[in-house]
Amino acid sequence: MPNALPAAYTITPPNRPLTGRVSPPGSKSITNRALLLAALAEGTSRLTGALKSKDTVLMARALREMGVMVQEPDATSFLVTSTGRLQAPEEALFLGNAGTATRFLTAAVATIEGTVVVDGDEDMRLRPIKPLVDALKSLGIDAQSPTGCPPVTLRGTGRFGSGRVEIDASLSSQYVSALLVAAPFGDGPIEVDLTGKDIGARGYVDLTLAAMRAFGAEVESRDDGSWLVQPTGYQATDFHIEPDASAATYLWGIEALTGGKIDLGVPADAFTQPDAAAQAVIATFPDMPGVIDGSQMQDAVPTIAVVAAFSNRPVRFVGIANLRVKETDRIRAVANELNRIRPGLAVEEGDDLVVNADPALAGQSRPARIETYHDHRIAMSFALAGLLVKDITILDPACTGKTYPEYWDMLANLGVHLTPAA
Ligand SMILES: O=C(O)C1=C[C@@H](OP(=O)(O)O)[C@@H](O)[C@H](O)C1
Ligand SMILES: C=C(OP(=O)(O)O)C(=O)O
Repeated sequence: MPNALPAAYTITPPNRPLTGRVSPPGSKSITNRALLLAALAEGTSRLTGALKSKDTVLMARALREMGVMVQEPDATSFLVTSTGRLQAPEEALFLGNAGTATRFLTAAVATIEGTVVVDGDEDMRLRPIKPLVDALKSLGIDAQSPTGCPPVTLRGTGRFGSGRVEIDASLSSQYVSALLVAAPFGDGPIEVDLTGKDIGARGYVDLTLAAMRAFGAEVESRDDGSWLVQPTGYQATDFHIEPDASAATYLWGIEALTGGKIDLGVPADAFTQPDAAAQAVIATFPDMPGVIDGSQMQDAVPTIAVVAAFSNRPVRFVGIANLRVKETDRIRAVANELNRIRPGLAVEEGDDLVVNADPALAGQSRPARIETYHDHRIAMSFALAGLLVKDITILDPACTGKTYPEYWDMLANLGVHLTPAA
């Protein structure tokens, strides 16, 4: 992990195509699935290609607090040894603003006999979890979240229930993934059904199914919104984690905006994560489509929106309502910060975001101190604007540590000059 970062970085546009080789870090989504699945499997699992960042460190720490041995033989591996059951931790689990860790553990700790409190930081305490808590209750589990957001208190009997459970996943697909991961601990088969067909990025549920099967689960997709999970528990295994597709979006953005070429060591079509779909969209720059549906590549929307600010025509982002319940309200944050660069550059229309592209911005000086709202993706995507516009300052650059601690080193290694600022 890098040393302490300054309060802000001012970016000097490189005025040339950026080229080089950059290996994105391991996938956050897959690392946090694999860590938990390994903790729920009896024996030792070796996870390679893993991400070591704030979100995965928080997951690993929580698992250790529940009696799992998590060793770190090198910078990208975890060795996880478990009895296959989690033990009640002595204190509340603190999961920062890691949505994956918070949602996945809320269901997983329901398999413990004893009381567990799942909590996060002030931002996580604003992110809804009620649909998941309601689903757990319907399985007979004593789960309480007075605010509908963390903290959640679970008083488990060691049994996870069985039968059919309905879940409303319109705010987050993570609720479905959380139920599916815990379901092999059912007293019998568990059927997870969506209450509507509405779900954010379905591709994340597919990631969950693939990881569960790798750890020996038997899970069948029945139609668009129904899954049947057998009560098999999990088996330890060795598991390789692919690079992070959301991290890759910044590299694709750098290529598009500077006309450069970055070798990621992996082609876009080799990723199994939903955000890989952003590559084809970013590659249309500077003639981007007038309407972009962000519903199946949500974490890539801030990246694409910043790229779109330099495109030849306005771009409307649709299908992004649940960006309002991410690390921050990303629709508002992206609009605010684009408007800080040039008033009128973006507008919120209901839950759509319209980016009024202005290719003439490239090369201008537009002194702007970009607020990042504790949100790694706002910091990383607005750094791209600083590659073309002079005098862009990104506040709290350390917030990229949530998923990409080496982000600023990566930019510096590509030759981008970053000046520490107050
Ligand atoms: O399952 C996952 O790994 C994730 C699902 C998505 O969240 P939602 O399902 O809450 O939209 C995504 O935004 C998040 O970064 C990771
Ligand atoms: C939404 C995100 O994270 P999470 O929900 O896992 O906190 C993200 O990484 O963009």
